[in-house]
Amino acid sequence: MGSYDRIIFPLDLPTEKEALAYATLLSGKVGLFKIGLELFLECGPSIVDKVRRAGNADIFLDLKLHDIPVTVERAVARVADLGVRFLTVHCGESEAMLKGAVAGGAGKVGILGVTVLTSVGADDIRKSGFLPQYAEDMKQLVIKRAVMAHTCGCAGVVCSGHEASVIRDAAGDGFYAVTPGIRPAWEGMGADDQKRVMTPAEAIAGGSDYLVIGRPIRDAADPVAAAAKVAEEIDAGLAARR
Ligand SMILES: O=C(O)c1cc(=O)[nH]c(=O)n1[C@@H]1O[C@H](COP(=O)(O)O)[C@@H](O)[C@H]1O
Repeated sequence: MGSYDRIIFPLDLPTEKEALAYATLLSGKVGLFKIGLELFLECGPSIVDKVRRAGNADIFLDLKLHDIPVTVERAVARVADLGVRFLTVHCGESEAMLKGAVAGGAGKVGILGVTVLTSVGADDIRKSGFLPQYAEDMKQLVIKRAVMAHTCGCAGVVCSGHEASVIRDAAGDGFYAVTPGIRPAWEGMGADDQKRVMTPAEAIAGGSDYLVIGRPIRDAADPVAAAAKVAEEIDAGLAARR
């Protein structure tokens, strides 16, 4: 897999026109395009094929499902024939839900379990009823959820760069660690609403397989040049792994 292939660009945009313009611009410069709720709700499922054609790349559908097992299974079955490479489901509390998602996908879509959002920090965990040990060491919570996802047959998980190496140790190669919350040191944008952040080189060196990078590319003066710089950092991160 080349360094560009590891970049997932989220089309966090409000209209089909803008999304297809970015997909065309970044075609060949990133590995996958992510379609999230904003674009999916605006355009409907037909946007998947339009982005795939404009960007000439695989699609990651980020719907972050979380419901009772049968409801998730039936929803994923509606996605299975869209031809997307990955779909997100929250790991949540239930193995049965994750198993339902995998069953609904019928081997046609890789289910990624979202462990703990990169916008969540120790304070959020403390306030939301988890045992204090999970606020002190969020890795423990992320690992539990990653192991659940692995056991249930998910293709991988979404996690921050801080947890990728422990997930790699626990689940081994072939189970994807997909990492958002990426902020290159050179872009000078700050973390925005992200709390568990890393640079592209750090995340890849730590074992992330794919990086989800939105605003640092989307809002750059030259998005193509920003993607190229990220790819250079990915190469540096891969070299540091060896
Ligand atoms: O599932 C995701 O893609 C996701 C999970 C997560 O824990 N954190 C996270 O930021 N994301 C997504 O990754 C993208 C990050 O965008 P930027 O912060 O602009 O790079 C957004 O599309 C988020 O919805």
